[in-house]
Amino acid sequence: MTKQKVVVAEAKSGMDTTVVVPPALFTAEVKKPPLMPGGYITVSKKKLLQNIEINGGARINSWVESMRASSPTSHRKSTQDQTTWMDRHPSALKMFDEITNASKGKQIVMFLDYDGTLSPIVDDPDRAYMSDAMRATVRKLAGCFPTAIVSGRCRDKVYNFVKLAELYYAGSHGMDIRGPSKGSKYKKSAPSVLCQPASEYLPMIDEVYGLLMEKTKSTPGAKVENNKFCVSVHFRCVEEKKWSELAAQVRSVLKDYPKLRLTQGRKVLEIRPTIKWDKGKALEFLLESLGYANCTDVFPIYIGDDRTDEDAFMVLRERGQGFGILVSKFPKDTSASYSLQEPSEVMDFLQLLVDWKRCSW
Ligand SMILES: O=P(O)(O)OC[C@H]1O[C@H](O[C@H]2O[C@H](CO)[C@@H](O)[C@H](O)[C@H]2O)[C@H](O)[C@@H](O)[C@@H]1O
Repeated sequence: MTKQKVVVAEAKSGMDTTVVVPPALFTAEVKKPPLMPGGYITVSKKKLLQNIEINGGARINSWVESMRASSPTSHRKSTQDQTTWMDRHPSALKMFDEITNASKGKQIVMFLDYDGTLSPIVDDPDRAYMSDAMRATVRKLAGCFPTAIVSGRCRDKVYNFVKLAELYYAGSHGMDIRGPSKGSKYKKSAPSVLCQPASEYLPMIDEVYGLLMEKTKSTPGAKVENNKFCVSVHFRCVEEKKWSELAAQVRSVLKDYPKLRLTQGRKVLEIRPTIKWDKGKALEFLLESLGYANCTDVFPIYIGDDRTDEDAFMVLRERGQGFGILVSKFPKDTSASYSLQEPSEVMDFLQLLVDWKRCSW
């Protein structure tokens, strides 16, 4: 297989690192978009590991290495690293005035990831509830700005957690987009499916879901979730010594499906179509649907905690509009400009936005 040399910026040291990657791994184009306030570009080797090669040369070891990279112990950094990272990605709460000043005269559009952003991460994906207080805050937010939930989960499932009909929902990592089903200031017509770019993959995803359920049932703690246009294989509750076994099981299924690719989130392997569609594309699609495709006076804010949210952060940098906020307690490579530590801080930030908007009416 032909190898390709890519020079990427190393976030921690500021030095350039040369990484040799097979083209199959390198599905994301590495670009350096303009700098945003408070941020800097941090595309690294880890970004490249986001897409894990299914066929060809990648060994199970590299899968497990990537699985470990999403484990909290690997985020432990020195206080110095933490301080440097916070200088580069300051708290969106502390920088609230700077953020709202930058948005003056522009239409804010809100994009919110679900797991780890609106709801705390828990062991059981079926019990990842958001609090009533968070729901009330998001409801008020949607009364002030067009608001979309962008999730890796199946759209119906994320809707059942959020339960707010006035929002846009982009499920399956943006591959299933639907407008508000009830009175939103921004959309009054009947609900409609706006975009399902991977519909032809439905039978294949169902088939792979069944095979993965069967194959992984011998691994204690593994959980397979059907997210309609993609499948999640959770390893949060799998003992680390069993991770390579699980990786081998997943690979043994996926090797027969060249039209599917594997990405990774927080203790989860995500299987999805190879189409060039992700949360970044969903963000662009939604801006277009809202009539802001070529506007200079739009200010999108995307809040997310996961590697899959990086596609959306990157789109904002490339557009030079709005900014991304990464939800994380630990320094992580990111294209987001600002940070928030956890969902409770997300709620505080959203409430500040609501109060600010109401004061300016
Ligand atoms: O894009 P998101 O809304 O963040 O969805 C990404 C995945 O989220 C869920 O898994 C994550 O949250 C679970 C509940 O807290 C946690 O147990 C798991 O370890 C996390 O990866 C969801 O279950 C997945 O299907 C989504 O792909």
